[in-house]
Amino acid sequence: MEELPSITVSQREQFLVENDVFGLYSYFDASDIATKEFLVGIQRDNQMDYLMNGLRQLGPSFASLDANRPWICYWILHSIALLGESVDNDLEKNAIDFLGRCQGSDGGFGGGPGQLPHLATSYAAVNALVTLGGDRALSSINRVNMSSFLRRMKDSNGGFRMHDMGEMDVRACYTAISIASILNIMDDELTRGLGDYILSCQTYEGGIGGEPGSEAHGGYTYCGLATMILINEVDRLNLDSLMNWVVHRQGIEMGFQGRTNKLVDGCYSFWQAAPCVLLQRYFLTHDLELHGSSSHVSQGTDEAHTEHDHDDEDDHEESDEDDSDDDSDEVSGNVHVHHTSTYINRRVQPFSDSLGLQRYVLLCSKIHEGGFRDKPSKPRDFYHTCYCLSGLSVAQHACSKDEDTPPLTRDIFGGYANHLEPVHLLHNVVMDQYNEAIEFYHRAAA
Ligand SMILES: CC(C)=CCC/C(C)=C/CC/C(C)=C/COP(=O)(O)OP(=O)(O)O
Ligand SMILES: [Zn+2]
Repeated sequence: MEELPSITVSQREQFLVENDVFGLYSYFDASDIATKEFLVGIQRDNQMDYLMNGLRQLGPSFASLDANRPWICYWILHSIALLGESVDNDLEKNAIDFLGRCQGSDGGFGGGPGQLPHLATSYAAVNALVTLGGDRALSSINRVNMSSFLRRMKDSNGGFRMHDMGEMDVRACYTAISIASILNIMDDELTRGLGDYILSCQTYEGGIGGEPGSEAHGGYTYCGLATMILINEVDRLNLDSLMNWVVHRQGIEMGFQGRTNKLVDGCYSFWQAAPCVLLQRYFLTHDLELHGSSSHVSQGTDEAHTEHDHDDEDDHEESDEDDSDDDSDEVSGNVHVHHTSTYINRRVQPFSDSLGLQRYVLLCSKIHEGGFRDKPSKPRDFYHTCYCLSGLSVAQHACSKDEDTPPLTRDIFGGYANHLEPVHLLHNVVMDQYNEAIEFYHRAAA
């Protein structure tokens, strides 16, 4: 009898995931239009119920996240903001009061009241307060103390430690610099030697690892790239190999994996897609050629255009010449009028398959009852809900030259009813809240 080839544990896991994913895609493809509409819809009401319940009350199973409470606030509040919603006054006040109790008297935020200040929870608290917006939330951050906390976390080799005597890695560098940038407390002392440290974490594969010598990983690649852009040293990285590495992390499932030969996971829809779009926009603004392509900008015309519909989802190669002017959204029944003249020449060819990514998030990560998950066999959680929605927003806006250019209906899998707020790619807060914070902390420093 012929011997069956044996497969490794990793191959078996990959096979099972592909089976789940392609099972869902086949089911979708064979469904009638009403079922398809349901399957691709975000189900905003269910998402809001899931998120609001989490903000009000968490069960005992969340005890293990006791040192991550500002993260839970950020994951939920940011998800709500992405959906274009906000919380009522009572919840807002409770969240600000709670985060205030996490703020240490010497600066920074801990994982809960009385806990040691930590860069990751400081980043989460700052982003949560920026997302809430308004003077009360924004003024609750003690910028002077935060500035001295960041200085205490700075190491003489250029990097940052996560907390007093804690580990040094690219996450710590990113969270410190993201906070310093948004609060307008950046200076030479914080950036000294930092570019050298991040550079030492770019690996032979092209991606960035957590610390020198570690394997390239999507989470750290996002952190490292965003840090280098924020400190104006991005051109020191090998951007061609970084780009090459990150685009190849999108697999046949259409979602991204975090590192070579690992499984697809919905959260990398943000960690890997954001670098793709950041690099795409960097190459565009610096007029650089990549892999033989001379231009990534759409050369649209201002003529009357034909309507695009749901079928465009599979039409990735379609010319940009016929971008719709009056896109009607067949799935939702809503009509959204785009004014083509406002974004002539403002569309780009995304480096990754942005519609395929949205397809993975909506058909494989979304839970119809609310929440998002890593992959079909996993349960939902707030972390994956935040980063699947963030990734969905990034993918929806991937064809836009900048955050202010609205996507066309054909750029949004499921149509405009699924449209999410655009995020600032370097901080992952929604653009309106980012703009408000930048103005507020500009005035505060004056
Ligand atoms: C702003 C901030 C704090 C960013 C954090 C970035 C981030 C997500 C880092 C990932 C950390 C890591 C090594 C995960 C691997 O987990 P795994 O081995 O379970 O997953 P994998 O198989 O997908 O690699
Ligand atoms: Zn994940």
